[in-house]
Amino acid sequence: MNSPETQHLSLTGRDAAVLVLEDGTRFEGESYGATGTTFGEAVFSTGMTGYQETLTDPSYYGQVVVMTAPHVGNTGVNDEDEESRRIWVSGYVVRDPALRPSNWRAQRTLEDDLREQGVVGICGIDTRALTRHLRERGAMRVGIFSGADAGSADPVAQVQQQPRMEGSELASKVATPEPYVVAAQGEKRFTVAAVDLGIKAMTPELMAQRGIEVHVLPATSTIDDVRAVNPDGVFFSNGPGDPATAPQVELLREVLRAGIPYFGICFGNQLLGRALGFGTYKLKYGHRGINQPVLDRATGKVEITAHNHGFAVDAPLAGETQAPADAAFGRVRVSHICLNDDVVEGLECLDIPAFSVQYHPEAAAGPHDAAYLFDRFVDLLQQETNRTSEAGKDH
Ligand SMILES: NC(=O)CC[C@H](N)C(=O)O
Repeated sequence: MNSPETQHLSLTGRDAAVLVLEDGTRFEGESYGATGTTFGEAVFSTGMTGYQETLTDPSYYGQVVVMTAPHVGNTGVNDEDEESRRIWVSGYVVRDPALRPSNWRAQRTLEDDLREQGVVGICGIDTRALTRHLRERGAMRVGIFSGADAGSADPVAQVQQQPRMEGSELASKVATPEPYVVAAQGEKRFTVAAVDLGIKAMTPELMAQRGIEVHVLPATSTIDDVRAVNPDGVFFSNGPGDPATAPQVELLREVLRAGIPYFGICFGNQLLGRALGFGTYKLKYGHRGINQPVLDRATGKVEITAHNHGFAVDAPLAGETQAPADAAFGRVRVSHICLNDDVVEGLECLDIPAFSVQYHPEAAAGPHDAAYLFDRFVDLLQQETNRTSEAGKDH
């Protein structure tokens, strides 16, 4: 129940809620989803559709997602569009929640899921003003306090006590504790060890559709665990947190030294960058949405792509570079860049079979312009298989 100080006049009968940023900025609104207190890094997503895929993407762990689309929840939620077994965002911020979903696939309302899973949100605030603030000042820590907590003492200090995204190791908190296998569809052509750093269901699905048997392995896997599945290739997934904290970089170096073909998405791109010896850095406010233009520098084609990243690889854009970490890794080039800000969106090794992208070819809510990258991975696996069987014949 609301205490008299937090009494909030609401036409919708919702409890009061307040959103407080670490710089002291406050937005007063109404409770959405679960009621209580939550903290995280405030980030904004510009996707007009695909909220269910966003909410269930483990890469959003530790983040409070502000939707720039003003009206959210219109199509409800269903059992098919989940990217993982639960909602991972720490908090959810929307301008105007749909009062009633209307879609033939809807099984529940979005708010029911948020409530059931204890996700604290806020609605009825000016999300455009909040987004502009984050764009000017950068992503920052935030708290949402609702219901009885709306009058919480010293909320700014509480927000400032929370850990920052920079320096946070979060992949181990979302990855599967046990390995599992996603069977190839149709004839099995290849086996891939996919290291789960926060994998989305659509990734093994798109590999399985191409005849790949996917062994999804925990984030703590060693090179022996990887070798145990006798893979034709290794994949590192997307995932939350700061890539500078990821211990899996060492595992990746061993994979690269062994010459096993590698494909990485998002976190998996940042870890390839780090394994090769480049740095990663935090973007001011990141890329999150489903309409980001990316240039494939080899073909000159522009793809409209889905993004969700707050960090990026710091690699030279011009020409080819010798991998700084190890001469054995050979030459690398930046294969893709974001046309909005020239951020590195893909890496390609020229002397070892490895490549990765910072964006999401598996994007379940679309667009699907980048799905060809899964075919490129299959081609790499095939080339490597041909090469080793040719080499075998020489002996
Ligand atoms: N989707 C991802 O894999 C995100 C990678 C990393 N956590 C980032 O924010 O940049």
